[in-house]
Parts: sequence; C-alpha cells; structure tokens
Amino acid sequence: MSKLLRQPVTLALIQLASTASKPHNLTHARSLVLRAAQRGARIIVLPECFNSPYGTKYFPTYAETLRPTPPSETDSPSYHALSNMAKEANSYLVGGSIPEYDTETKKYYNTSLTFGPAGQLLATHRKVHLFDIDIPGGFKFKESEVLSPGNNVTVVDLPEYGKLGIAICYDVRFPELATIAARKGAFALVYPGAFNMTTGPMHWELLARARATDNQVYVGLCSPARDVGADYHAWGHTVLVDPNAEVMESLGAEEGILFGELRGERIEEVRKGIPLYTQRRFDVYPDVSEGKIRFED
Ligand SMILES: O=C(O)CCC(=O)C(=O)O
Repeated sequence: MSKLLRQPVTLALIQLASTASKPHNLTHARSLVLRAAQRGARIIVLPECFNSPYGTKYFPTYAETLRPTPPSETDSPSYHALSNMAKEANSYLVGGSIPEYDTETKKYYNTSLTFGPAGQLLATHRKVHLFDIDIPGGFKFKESEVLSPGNNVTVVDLPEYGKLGIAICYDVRFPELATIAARKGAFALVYPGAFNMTTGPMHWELLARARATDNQVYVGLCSPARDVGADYHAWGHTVLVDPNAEVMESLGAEEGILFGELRGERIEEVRKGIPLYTQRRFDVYPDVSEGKIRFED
C-alpha cells in the first residue's frame, strides 16, 4: 500500500459552462457532479467562480456569507448546494470557488469550499495570491480592487485516500504553496482556475507540469468552459498531469468532464527513479515546509 495515496482513486475535473444565473449554475453543477460520480469519480473538482461570471464587478453581487458555519440557506445557497452535491454523489467535492463576503472583516474573498461524502465541510481556502497583472499590450486584471487575500495553506485529509493540497488559480504560480502541501504529504494538488486567452496559452499547462515536476505529485487544473459572450474569456483546457509531469488528459474550450485514475504506486515509482525527496540540501537552503506556516484561520 502506498503511504501517500492509500488506494487508487478516480478524480474528475469538471469544466463547467457557467452563466450569469447562480441558480442555473448550481443546478447544472449538481447534474455534472452526479454524472462524474456515476462514472466512478470519488474526488470531484469544480472550476473557479463556478457560480458566477468571473470579474471584479461581479464579486459583490454574487458574494455569499460563509460564517458562522454552517451559514443560513438564504445567505449561502452555494454552500448548501455543494454540501448536498457531495452527499448525493457520496464523494469528496472541491467546490471550485465562489465570491465570499465576511461580515466580520467586511471584506470579499475568492473562496474554495471542500466537502466530504457525508456533506460535511472539510476545508476552506481563500485565494492567497490575488490576480493583479498588467501585461503591456496584453492583459490587465486587478482582483485586489475588490478582493482581499486569504492567509492559509490548505491541505485537507481525505481519510480513505490521503492528503490533497488545494489552492486557486493564480496561487499555482507560487511554488512555495505547492511544495509545502507536497512535503506535508499531499498526493495531489488541485487548482480551480480560470486563466485567460493571454496567459492561458503561455503558462497554464506549463505551470501544471512545473508544479508536478517540482513535487512529484499529481496536479489538476480545473477551468470553466470558455464563453465568448462573457466579459472574461476563460482559456479552458482543464488538465491533469501525473507525478512525472506527463499530461494524462486535457480538454479543449468546451464544457466537459476529465477523468483520471490516481495511483500511489505511480508517485513512488517516479520518486524512486528521480529521488528528489532524499536529495534536498536543507544545509544549503531552508525547507519551506518547516517554520511558521499558517494552515488554519
Ligand atoms: O495567472 C494567470 O495568468 C491567471 C490567473 C487567474 O486568472 C486568476 O487567478 O483568476
């Protein structure tokens, strides 16, 4: 039995076509989550901002309050919908991300909720690195106009399987988060994300493969489908790569579900061949997974 991943598991990444209607997005997400579970998936991932259009102007309109936990049905329909989906699907569900408003801090966050098969909340990840970029002649976006960053590394324990690292989109560009999760024992890193038509072709698959190469774990990036009628054109191309950074499967721009079987033996085989794990030189540089790290709020 593998120490990192206790038994093989089917992962599904749902490249959902979101619309401006939150009720529709929740109903549609449910039908795809149940379809993924019927096909054998036990870990199911939705994309970033799956219940709303993506864009700073939309965050306040679509935001839900998530605290105290559990929040009320009226204040947080997405929380309850995700919890019910996980229960109906009898699966772990990484609920993409949703815009959150915290009534205590009076701030907005881009937040991912992970539920277990009994519908219980297992983890909350608020996007740590906000997407503020300005590429000359290219693409400009400033999440920090509206959002505040989260302050935690998220590694969730799935009792039958092992540990899963969770972060959101732009977080994938920061290798420290991934390495901390991997060195704490994660077998896979999943990122609900919505790259764009400029940085998607440049870096999306490269980053998935880079994080897998660095850490010798499975990496899944889960995008919304592209909607050319929306303000923001997501790159799509949801992708799953194995611990040797080989692309197991990827989608195009349309809605779809990507399935992949994750096996602990594959992680061990790759680590045996290229033994990064025993070759690190913490006498030369520090171990980013040690010291002061914030895992919980
Ligand atoms: O890093 C990028 O290029 C895109 C990031 C992004 O779209 C996001 O964080 O939502």
